[in-house]
Amino acid sequence: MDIHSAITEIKGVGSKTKELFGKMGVYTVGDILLHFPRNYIKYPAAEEFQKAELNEGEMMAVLAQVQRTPLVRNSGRMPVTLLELESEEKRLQFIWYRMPYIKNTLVPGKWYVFYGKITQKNRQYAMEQPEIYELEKYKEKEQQLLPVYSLTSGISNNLMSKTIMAVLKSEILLQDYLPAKLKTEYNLCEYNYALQKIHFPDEMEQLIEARRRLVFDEFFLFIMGMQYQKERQQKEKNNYPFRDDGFALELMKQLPYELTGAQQKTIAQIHKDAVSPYAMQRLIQGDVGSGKTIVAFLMMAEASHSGYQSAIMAPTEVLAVQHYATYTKLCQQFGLDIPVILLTGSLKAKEKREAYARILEHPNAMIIGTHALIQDKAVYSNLGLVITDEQHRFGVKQRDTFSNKGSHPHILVMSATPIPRTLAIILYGDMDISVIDEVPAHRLPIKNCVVDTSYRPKAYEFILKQIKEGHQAYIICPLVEESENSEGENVTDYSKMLESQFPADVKIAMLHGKMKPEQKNQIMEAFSRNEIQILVSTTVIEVGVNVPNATVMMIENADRFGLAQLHQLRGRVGRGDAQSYCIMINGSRGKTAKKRLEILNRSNDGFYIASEDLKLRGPGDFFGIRQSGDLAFQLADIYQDAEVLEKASAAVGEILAKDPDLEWEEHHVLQVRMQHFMDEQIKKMNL
Ligand SMILES: Nc1ncnc2c1ncn2[C@@H]1O[C@H](COP(=O)(O)OP(=O)(O)OP(=O)(O)O)[C@@H](O)[C@H]1O
Repeated sequence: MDIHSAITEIKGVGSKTKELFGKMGVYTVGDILLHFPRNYIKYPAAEEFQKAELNEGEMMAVLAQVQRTPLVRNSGRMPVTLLELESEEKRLQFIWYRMPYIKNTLVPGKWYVFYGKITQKNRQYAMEQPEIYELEKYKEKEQQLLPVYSLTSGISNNLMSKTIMAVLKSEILLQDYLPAKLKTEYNLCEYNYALQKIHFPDEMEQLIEARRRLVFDEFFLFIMGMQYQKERQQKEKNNYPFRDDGFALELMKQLPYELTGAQQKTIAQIHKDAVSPYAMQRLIQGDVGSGKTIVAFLMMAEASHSGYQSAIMAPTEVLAVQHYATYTKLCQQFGLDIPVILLTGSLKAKEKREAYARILEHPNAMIIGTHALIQDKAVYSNLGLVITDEQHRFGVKQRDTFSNKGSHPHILVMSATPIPRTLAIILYGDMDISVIDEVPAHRLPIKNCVVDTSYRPKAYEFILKQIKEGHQAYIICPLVEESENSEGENVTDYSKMLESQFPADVKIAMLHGKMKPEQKNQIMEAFSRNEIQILVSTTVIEVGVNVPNATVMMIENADRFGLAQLHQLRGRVGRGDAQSYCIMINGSRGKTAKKRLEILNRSNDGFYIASEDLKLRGPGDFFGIRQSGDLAFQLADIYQDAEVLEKASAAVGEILAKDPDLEWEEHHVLQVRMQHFMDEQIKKMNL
């Protein structure tokens, strides 16, 4: 028997059990070894029945002397075995279904330990299907950590444990694929030892040690796989080489402002990718307002200049329309004769047909849209560059669908979610990463304050003053309309209420997700032309909206939003030259809410806020779909095990730096194991 053997080779596993294991994805001996417990229980110390206090719902081990032979009754066709214990003040009944042989197992006069859950049956304490032990045997178990597995109907925890125990006892040794030196350096136990102890630890320390090794392995293999694959993926031929004649540099000179050093560096990196022999796969991380749009525009202009189509997919209609307006204006400013095409879901049928036709017709067009860009009807000609905006809102699969619209086009992913580097490697390890970590120099940092609701009149006064100076304001409420289930301000009532607070010439409008796209766009356009001075909105404006003339962001019920989200909202102001302000209204009296908002109050730095948010909420919430869907680690948790993650990442770096193709003799097993791991990951992603 080895790890590839069918599960039926294990003693006691017949064809019926094999089928049941199959339901859990367990087919081979190796599979069952890697079916790790989901929890552990400790068998409690046995308590003598006379002295024991019985608590409903508790798992107990009751030590008692059996007085008489148990009774077997027939309930319908089912034999039910009953045994009763009695003391002066309590009674306990043991019940076994379909196990009439118990009657002969229990010898009157002997002591036994009965282990199970205390329940109430007919107003009397009972224990159903308790396990039975002789006292000495139970003593061996007492206080031991026992594995609890995920199961399927027909496979008991006991059967699962026994089967795994049988494999571990047969001593098939799995080859440890980590080089010995690395294990010493990172203080990791042996692989076989870890497998033994993750299933059957004698004590807590062993479990921790085993888990640490296996978590390390999960991270290590994942990162190594990503990096290894990346090396190969980059070798995908560049089918759309950009012209290398300094076109973007020329355009840059004509901009009314100078690009920041970080923007220039990023543009240079993208350009270098696009003229290299290989197709680009790059992630651009930039904090809110760091100027990602102009970078995207310049690269799309370069694509057109080189004779290719490019497309950018925005997460919302509002944003797509805004990009379309920006791009059209920029093309005019630069005197570029490039077709700019908008394709969104809300276009009328005729407009859509026209857009499809124009996309086919113009092999150098810039195409801007939403999810509509990846639908079957959108057929491109010569698509050389694909940009997805705000990656965390799209799944990896959509990105793939998009890039399959061309023949290995260059891929750029824009993200405004600043994340720590180790996490970026995990989430985007298959891409190169550029970071725009600088905001335009002349910009004044946003002034923040966290206040309670009594501050509102002052806030309105302040907003009016700003409006008189020619500026505009956003007010964010968490709800669209009054709701029975949820407390908090709503945009509908709030905007009505505001009208009584401001002079009639201050135009107030509302914006929320339940409005028709067309209506939303009209309001956003009016706001960007300063025909509306106060926009009362839900978080629909959170992503990417750019109206540099707005200088006040007031957030009602700020305590109800995540830090990363608040940072995004605040990023809607401070985008121009004027001083901007963020007023966070804390509707909660709780200490935690105050602590969280204080983080934003003292910092405008997205990276800092993101890492604090991560600490408070965990990465599951933070990354949304990407985290929950694609990276199914069995044991590892990227937040809890952040320290191991960092070590694993360092270890991968160390090995690949010396042996990038894993060709060394000592890395052979590792290479095989990693390949296997990646195949499994791909299978999981395609499920
Ligand atoms: N180097 C620069 N100097 C001055 N202004 C700039 C510079 N780069 C961009 N801007 C301006 O800054 C504003 C914000 O830029 P942009 O919309 O590209 O931000 P972003 O990175 O997409 O941010 P967000 O993620 O918040 O949408 C825009 O009005 C843009 O014209």
